[in-house]
Amino acid sequence: MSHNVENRADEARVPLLEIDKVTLRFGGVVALDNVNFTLYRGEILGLIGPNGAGKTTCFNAITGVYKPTAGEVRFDGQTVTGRRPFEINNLGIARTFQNIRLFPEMTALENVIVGCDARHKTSVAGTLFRLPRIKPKPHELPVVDATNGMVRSWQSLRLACAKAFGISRHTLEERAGEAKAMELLRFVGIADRANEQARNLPYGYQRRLEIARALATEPKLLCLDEPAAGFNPAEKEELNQLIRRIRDNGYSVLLIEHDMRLVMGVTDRIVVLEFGKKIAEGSPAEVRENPKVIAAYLGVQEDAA
Ligand SMILES: Nc1ncnc2c1ncn2[C@@H]1O[C@H](COP(=O)(O)OP(=O)(O)OP(=O)(O)O)[C@@H](O)[C@H]1O
Repeated sequence: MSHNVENRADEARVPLLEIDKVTLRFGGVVALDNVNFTLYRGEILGLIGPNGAGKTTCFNAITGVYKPTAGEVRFDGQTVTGRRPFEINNLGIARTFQNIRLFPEMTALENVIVGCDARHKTSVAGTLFRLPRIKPKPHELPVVDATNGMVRSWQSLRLACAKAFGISRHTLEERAGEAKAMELLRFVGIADRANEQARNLPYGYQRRLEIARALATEPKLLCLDEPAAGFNPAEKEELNQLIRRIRDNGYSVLLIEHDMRLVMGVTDRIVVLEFGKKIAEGSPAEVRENPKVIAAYLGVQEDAA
């Protein structure tokens, strides 16, 4: 029994993201100053600090938006410093933004399908010519379910063609992408408005849609930048549950969030930045009691911190 517990503790300590002596300067501003921390696989790690502490800059250094002036970012054992954002996304890091960035004219489902498309393997030529064709598995065959005679005949013809000539890999990927996107909308709790344009969705739905789209790229690490901004207490509680479910489904999470109640309630560990420097790291209870952290937030209301 104790052996198992030890094993689990060891597993929990496999590094996934390593921020190694990272410094990032903007002219005279040192946004990150020799910052070190590690996120372990399966962990929900909070990144907090007063306004301007360097949290978003840290996300940008991790996701390839900015290249650190010095130091290294490693992900899953590989150096990612200097790689471009899409390469880093391909390695398994996805993010959401402080200011929601959806495709407003597309439906919720289409926004997530875009994320799924990033994982498609078909080449442009393959897409245009619908080649190569693959013998479909029984569950991939077109359904014949119409009662209208004309439509039923058309469905039967499609089924016969799929059986005789196969289905293009592109079509199969499209269908799988749509099914996966729908599943993700269900997972974040907004499937009831899958076919509405993103810009018409309520704010809370848009925030959750961003999370679904990020998950569609099949990341190992999900970076959430202030996901609870503008949420009421009930929505924050739902978000807390969602972040836990995301972790329970095998993802690791890096969370920037100003709402202390949410951060303290959902994270396993917290890293605290102030003026670009790491001033504390530990469990929520440790961080809450840390005099440096208390001083950093002194005089600043929790919600506005
Ligand atoms: N592109 C940039 N050019 C110049 N300075 C920048 C740039 N981006 C960030 N900074 C500066 O770097 C510092 C850290 O900013 P950053 O946005 O990372 O802080 P933050 O902790 O995310 O703050 P907030 O909680 O307000 O979002 C600030 O002094 C900011 O003005």
